Amino acid sequence: MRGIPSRPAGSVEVITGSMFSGKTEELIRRLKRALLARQRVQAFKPRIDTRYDVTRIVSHGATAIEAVAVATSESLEARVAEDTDVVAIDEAQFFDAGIVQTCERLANRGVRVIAAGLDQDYLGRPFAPMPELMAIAEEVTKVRAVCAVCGGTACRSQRLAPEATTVLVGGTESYEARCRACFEPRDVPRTAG
Ligand SMILES: Nc1ncnc2c1ncn2[C@@H]1O[C@H](COP(=O)(O)OP(=O)(O)O)[C@@H](O)[C@H]1O
Ligand SMILES: Cc1cn([C@H]2C[C@H](O)[C@@H](COP(=O)(O)O)O2)c(=O)[nH]c1=O
Ligand SMILES: [Zn+2]
Repeated sequence: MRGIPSRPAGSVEVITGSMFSGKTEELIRRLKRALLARQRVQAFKPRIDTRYDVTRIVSHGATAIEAVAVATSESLEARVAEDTDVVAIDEAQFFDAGIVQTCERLANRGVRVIAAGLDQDYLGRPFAPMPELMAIAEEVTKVRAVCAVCGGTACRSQRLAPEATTVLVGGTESYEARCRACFEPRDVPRTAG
């Protein structure tokens, strides 16, 4: 028979939804509570996302927490200290596929992993590696924004910029939150007139 584990079990929590839905704010809220509980926390973000700050995770509402920018899941995992209790990952959709196994390994060794990221891209397609992360997570929280067109509950990210690449880092100049009915999945925005 197996004995009682000496360390609490780790877990994976995913916070997901469209842009502006409060994913980063929720991530920061959970981290602040962990810090209040005197847990050892490490926060990471992908190096690609330097929109607001290089060394902090910053929400659209300007709340922020210290973070390390890393280029790959391998580099993230290598930086997690032996005694870390909580690992936070923002913009998880920008990481390589290895982030899923990284989260698994960290959780298996007792770490509470909290990953926030987009569930869908600008065309409404699942944004890898988020579907796999959601599949292995103990807990998935979907958060919602306010539709910029009708004021309803938004679940999609409408791209306003003409670029047709999946990755296009940006904020309100390039995207707005929209509900299913107001969302228009298209690569090139309609011209006026
Ligand atoms: N359409 C919108 N719906 C909801 N919040 C919005 C919207 N546009 C701007 N915001 C702001 O964005 C904040 C959420 O930012 P953030 O946590 O960074 O979201 P996410 O990480 O999901 O993009 C809200 O508290 C609000 O201040
Ligand atoms: C829909 C979509 C978004 N992005 C980018 C735009 C932003 O830089 C991030 C999302 O940030 P947020 O904290 O969730 O607001 O992702 C992208 O590259 N491709 C897309 O299809
Ligand atoms: Zn709408």
